Amino acid sequence: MAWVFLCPNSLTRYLSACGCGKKTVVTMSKEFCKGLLQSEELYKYILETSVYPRQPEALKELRKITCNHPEAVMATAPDAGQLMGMLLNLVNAKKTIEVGVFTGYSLLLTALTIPEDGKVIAIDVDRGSYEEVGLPIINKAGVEHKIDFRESEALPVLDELLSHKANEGGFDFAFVDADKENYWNYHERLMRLIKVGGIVVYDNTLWGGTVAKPETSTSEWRRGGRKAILELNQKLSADQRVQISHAVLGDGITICRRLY
Ligand SMILES: C[S@@+](CC[C@H](N)C(=O)[O-])C[C@H]1O[C@@H](n2cnc3c(N)ncnc32)[C@H](O)[C@@H]1O
Repeated sequence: MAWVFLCPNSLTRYLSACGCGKKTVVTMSKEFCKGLLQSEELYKYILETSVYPRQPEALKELRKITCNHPEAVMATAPDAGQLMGMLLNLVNAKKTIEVGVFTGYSLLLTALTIPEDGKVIAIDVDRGSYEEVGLPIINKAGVEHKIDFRESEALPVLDELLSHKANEGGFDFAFVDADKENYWNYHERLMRLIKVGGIVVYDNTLWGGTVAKPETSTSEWRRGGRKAILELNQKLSADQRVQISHAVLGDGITICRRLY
């Protein structure tokens, strides 16, 4: 989940539909209007100078339609998506995993980036937004054949994949953008599914900047996610299996490269 500058309609409302199942409408604080940067203008500058001009048409269309969705703010931020595309290319990703699809911004980006015979296993507990919003655009872009969508809780799907020995180290890349409380559980499984040298990216690892603020100054509805992200960040920092980079893009992403 990340605030996306493109959606002025969503400016005054922020939905905590971050994957926990609760959908609480709250007033969005100013910090979300500019990502995590110093100013709104600076974020706008980055998007308009470096991101939008290079964004594929299909992604632009999906972003535009997603803006009308009441939970539009959940879509992966375009600047974070741009880096994700580069990482996919850098590891020549062919087989990938996506945890948390929503309307499919990061999924479409992945499907557009991997080769014709590539495959992304995309997992979401609810296929509604994907089917209604994302799928028609994905079909139009001609990349649906690369997507293996699984409507399910993510943990059982990852465990099922791990029940086949051939899947161990069988994936090049994973993107995790779902229920924060399970990120570490996903990490433990992905450390077996992703090959050595492969990459796992976690979204929302700065959690609206609340990770560096006292709990008391964090809105109640964000506290559970904050706690989970704080724990995750500590564990990733100590995890010798991965090289990490904590990047200030979107709502914060942590890039992990499996070392052994
Ligand atoms: C922040 S959105 C994903 C946004 C997406 N990456 C994009 O670019 O549009 C989180 C998604 O995770 C899904 N989700 C939440 N908990 C989940 C779980 N335990 N297993 C699988 N999917 C889950 C939600 O249904 C929601 O669609």
